[in-house]
Amino acid sequence: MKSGFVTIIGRPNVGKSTLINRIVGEKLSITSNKPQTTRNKIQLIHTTQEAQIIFMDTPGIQKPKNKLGTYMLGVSRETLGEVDVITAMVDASKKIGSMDQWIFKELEGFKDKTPMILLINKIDEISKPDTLPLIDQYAKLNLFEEIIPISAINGENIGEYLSTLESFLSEGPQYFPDDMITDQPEKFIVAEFIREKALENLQEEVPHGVMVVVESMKMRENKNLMDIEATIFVERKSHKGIIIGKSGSMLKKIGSASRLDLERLLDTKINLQLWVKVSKDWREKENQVERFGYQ
Ligand SMILES: Nc1nc2c(ncn2[C@@H]2O[C@H](COP(=O)(O)OP(=O)(O)OP(=O)(O)O)[C@@H](O)[C@H]2O)c(=O)[nH]1
Repeated sequence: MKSGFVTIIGRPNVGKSTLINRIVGEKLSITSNKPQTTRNKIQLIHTTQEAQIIFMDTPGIQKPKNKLGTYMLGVSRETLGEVDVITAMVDASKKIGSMDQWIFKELEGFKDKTPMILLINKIDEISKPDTLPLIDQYAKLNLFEEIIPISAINGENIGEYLSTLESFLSEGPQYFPDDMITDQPEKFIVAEFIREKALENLQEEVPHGVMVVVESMKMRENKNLMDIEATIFVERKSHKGIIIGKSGSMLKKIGSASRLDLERLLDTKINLQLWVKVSKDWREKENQVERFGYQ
């Protein structure tokens, strides 16, 4: 059997989570149309008869703006140094941007050390004849062993991507059992689901300072019912009001949307209790960053 670690990097919104979801066939990584929703080193495990591919998340390759940003960049660089294959992703419908340039510069350091694949995503948004010139353009960078145009949303060429990945992996142990698709603790995944619902419902009102911590998950004895308690942390007092909404309407909305998703994920009825707390400027505080589990 072949096995190895892989990471996918690309600017926010390029489609990394969509691809991971597509590969795993299950909604574990979260997607949203707002940038920077991926902050943890989530592992997704893809096992076939021939290979086991473990996907590591790079939380934020970008110029850091605060302590959390610096921390995330550190984690990402560390991940890049650990993996067997690096996958970079760009958006076919967008020009090469400064973020892409920044990523390519980061990747220069791994040239001739780690094989690199470039995925040109969202080819469903451009016309067929435009694909080849695009590939040529990226080939000129001289960074990538393979360049594959894909559509993460409709699955185009994802099989080809997986077999290319496999071809770069060496014989190795099967690290995880066949049916295991993530090593993240359940609580973390549940928290990510709730955060996704919060971001979906809040529009632009509350920027990215929303964090969810799951305090407890308990199955009731002899009943197909689980009690989950979670706290939504926000950075400002005013944000707390927005999340709670008029007579609690927003919190209710977030709660019931989360509950439905979680019931499907955990295959049980759920009683979800949500609290909202202000943790001022948590992104700026190193100890808070640790407390929220970024390590
Ligand atoms: N048309 C099209 N849209 C796509 C494709 N893949 C992803 N998208 C959309 O692009 C947006 C961003 O996708 P995500 O998968 O959340 O992007 P991401 O790179 O994980 O973003 P972050 O988590 O913010 O880093 C979503 O609205 C997706 O539906 C694709 O192949 N075609």
